[in-house]
Amino acid sequence: MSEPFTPIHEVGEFGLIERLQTIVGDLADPDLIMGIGDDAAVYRLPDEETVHVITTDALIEGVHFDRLMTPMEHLGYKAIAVNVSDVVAMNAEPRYATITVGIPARLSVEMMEAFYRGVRRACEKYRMVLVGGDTTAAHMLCISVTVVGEARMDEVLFRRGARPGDLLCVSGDLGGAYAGLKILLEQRQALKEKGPDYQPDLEPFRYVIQRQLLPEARLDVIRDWRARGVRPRALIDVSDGLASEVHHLCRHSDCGAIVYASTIPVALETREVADRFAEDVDTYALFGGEDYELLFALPPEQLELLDPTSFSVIGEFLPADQGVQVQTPEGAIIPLEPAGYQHFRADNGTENEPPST
Ligand SMILES: Nc1ncnc2c1ncn2[C@@H]1O[C@H](COP(=O)(O)OP(=O)(O)OP(=O)(O)O)[C@@H](O)[C@H]1O
Ligand SMILES: Cc1ncc(C[n+]2csc(CCOP(=O)(O)O)c2C)c(N)n1
Ligand SMILES: [Mg+2]
Repeated sequence: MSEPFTPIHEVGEFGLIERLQTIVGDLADPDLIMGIGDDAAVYRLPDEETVHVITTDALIEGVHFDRLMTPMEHLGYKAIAVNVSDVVAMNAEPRYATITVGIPARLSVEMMEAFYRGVRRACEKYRMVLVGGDTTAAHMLCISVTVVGEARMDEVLFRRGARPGDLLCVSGDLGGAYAGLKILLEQRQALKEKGPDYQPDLEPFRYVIQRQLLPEARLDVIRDWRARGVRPRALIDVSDGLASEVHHLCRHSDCGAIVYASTIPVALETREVADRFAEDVDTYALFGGEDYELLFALPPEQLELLDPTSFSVIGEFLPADQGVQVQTPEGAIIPLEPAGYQHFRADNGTENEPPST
């Protein structure tokens, strides 16, 4: 009998993680509060009042970025920011980072120095320290960052905890990073077709390109909550796309939810890109990913504590039997697919087009 061979696209990223988790998931530790399953793991310190959170996230050439379109300094900044975002998604402050780089031969010392200038800028911005890493040769540029953060035991927030009646809220605006990616891919194609003398005018797309290449972790948002005494009941960051993250919150909280598509905050610049490609901007906002905004469950009585310009109410949590729904701008209520960016696809395509609403 030959060994079973299940292609990874058959189970997908989350299915694979579940299969692997069953092999190691029963390794127990009395100080562990959250293991595999949230934006970061959480463990108790001996003082019993403080917890540490720890998270790791990779950026791989050809999967997370295109070297042609990505300045090295931006890449260094993004590698730190996306990890800080997972720490922030536990309502914790980032403290220390390590970084592993797998470097192909065609990169120079100067390119890696530029990358590290970006790393440094992000560490300064988020007030954290780079304390180590590892360096190896690789066939493609591979970056993996680990960040340790800190929170008070009674302040840490999880994907679980939302209750029916809580408001579904999001910081900032959505769909911009996907719009930026669309423009960058379009310009890469134009460069290929028209040759190296082609001079693209990217000025009108500055905002969306920045959303893609230089995302910020919303540390400012959780600090503002602390200053105002706001305490959401559940929290996640938007890395794979709004729809996918709403499903995570609902599954972990044993809730359903409804998202009102017309209330999802979208920047004018993002709308203009969707128009340029004759595509539906709600699709960008629901399924685009990489916006690194915070999605949270807010008890309605806390609404008045927040600055109304700093977030949007985009839906409501419901009892679990209602499932996860979206009300389209035309008013129809339909199931919201948990679609978002998919790492493993049967067709092995490099483009990851979201479904249409
Ligand atoms: N190969 C793996 N082995 C063990 N745990 C894993 C592995 N891959 C992911 N996980 C864990 O699974 C959970 C979900 O991971 P996922 O990457 O979806 O979350 P995330 O870090 O918030 O997302 P993103 O990578 O988009 O930032 C996390 O707790 C993560 O640590
Ligand atoms: C060249 C190129 N192709 C595709 C994308 C889009 N993309 C890659 S990973 C990801 C989700 C988050 O990943 P993870 O869950 O691993 O953190 C998204 C939306 C990109 N940015 N660049
Ligand atoms: Mg996350």
